[in-house]
Amino acid sequence: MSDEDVKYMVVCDNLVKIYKVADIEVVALQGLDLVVEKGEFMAIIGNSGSGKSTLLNILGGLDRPSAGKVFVDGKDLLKLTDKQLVRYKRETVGFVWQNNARNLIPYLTALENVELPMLLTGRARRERALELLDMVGLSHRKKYKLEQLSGGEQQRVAIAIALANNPKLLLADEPTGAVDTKTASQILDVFREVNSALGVTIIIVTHDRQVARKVDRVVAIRDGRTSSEFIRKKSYAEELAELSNDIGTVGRDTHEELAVLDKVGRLQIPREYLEALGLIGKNRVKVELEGDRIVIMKPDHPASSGHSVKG
Ligand SMILES: Nc1ncnc2c1ncn2[C@@H]1O[C@H](COP(=O)(O)OP(=O)(O)OP(=O)(O)O)[C@@H](O)[C@H]1O
Repeated sequence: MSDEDVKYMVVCDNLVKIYKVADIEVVALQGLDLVVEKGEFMAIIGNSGSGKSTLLNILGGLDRPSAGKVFVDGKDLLKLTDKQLVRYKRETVGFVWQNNARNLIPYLTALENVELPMLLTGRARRERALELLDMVGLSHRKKYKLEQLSGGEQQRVAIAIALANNPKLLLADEPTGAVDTKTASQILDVFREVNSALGVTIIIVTHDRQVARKVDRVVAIRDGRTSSEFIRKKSYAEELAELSNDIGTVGRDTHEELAVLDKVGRLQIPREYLEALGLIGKNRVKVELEGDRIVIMKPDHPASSGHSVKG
């Protein structure tokens, strides 16, 4: 274990997950690298099938990787025994799912649902459960059951439940997938609030690029690898001063897009750029160093004046 593995909340290095179905192998993650700082509030985006849920399941200890390295809060997930993994799931991570039937037990009240995970660890329950419901703005709904709560309220309760055991890492799978834009915005505000109040690291997985504006960093996954990152240019507080309540889309105005360069110097060039230069389907490009730029051109380009990537 290196210092880096302990310093960060998440370190994935060349992570590979292969599913075997009958005789066919599906490579869901193919050498994914990811580092998440402690206390970060970030999102992972990618199209359907890009490997988002696979990554989330591995980080949550629900699935084991096939190869590579994955550390969460200094724990080497490949080395945990089944018993240690059960403890890891109970104490280190919390989950918020898109499907609320997976988050909440229908015949219990909101308060009882939040108390339930604490039963297992035997901690003082009532007071903390009330505190958490208050934090997500739902004290007034503590006696309501699942069917009496709106979709947005159910998600808030789900956040409180996920926080019940004081996890270091909160994982959310499409938490705004089933609600309208305004409710989605409010749910993301709750995540931000718990991130700053409790310092819990939050990773939201989504295919919704609209989520991006509310988080500080977005990592895009393509074909089981990280492809690019969007990093907030201004602080969220500065932006709030300028923004309406609309969550908008991730854009060049709020986030800077960076392509990911892996350890051996490989770069994933955004598909739009490849399309613009007619490079889709080509397996070679011309690469030249031009002052402080690396210029990428069609193989048959006559001059060194193609589209460029800052070096
Ligand atoms: N249990 C499994 N058995 C076989 N193949 C699987 C399994 N789970 C995922 N896959 C495959 O792995 C790849 C990545 O799937 P994954 O669910 O991680 O993608 P995703 O980005 O979360 O997609 P979505 O947004 O649609 O949920 C897909 O090709 C998928 O078919």
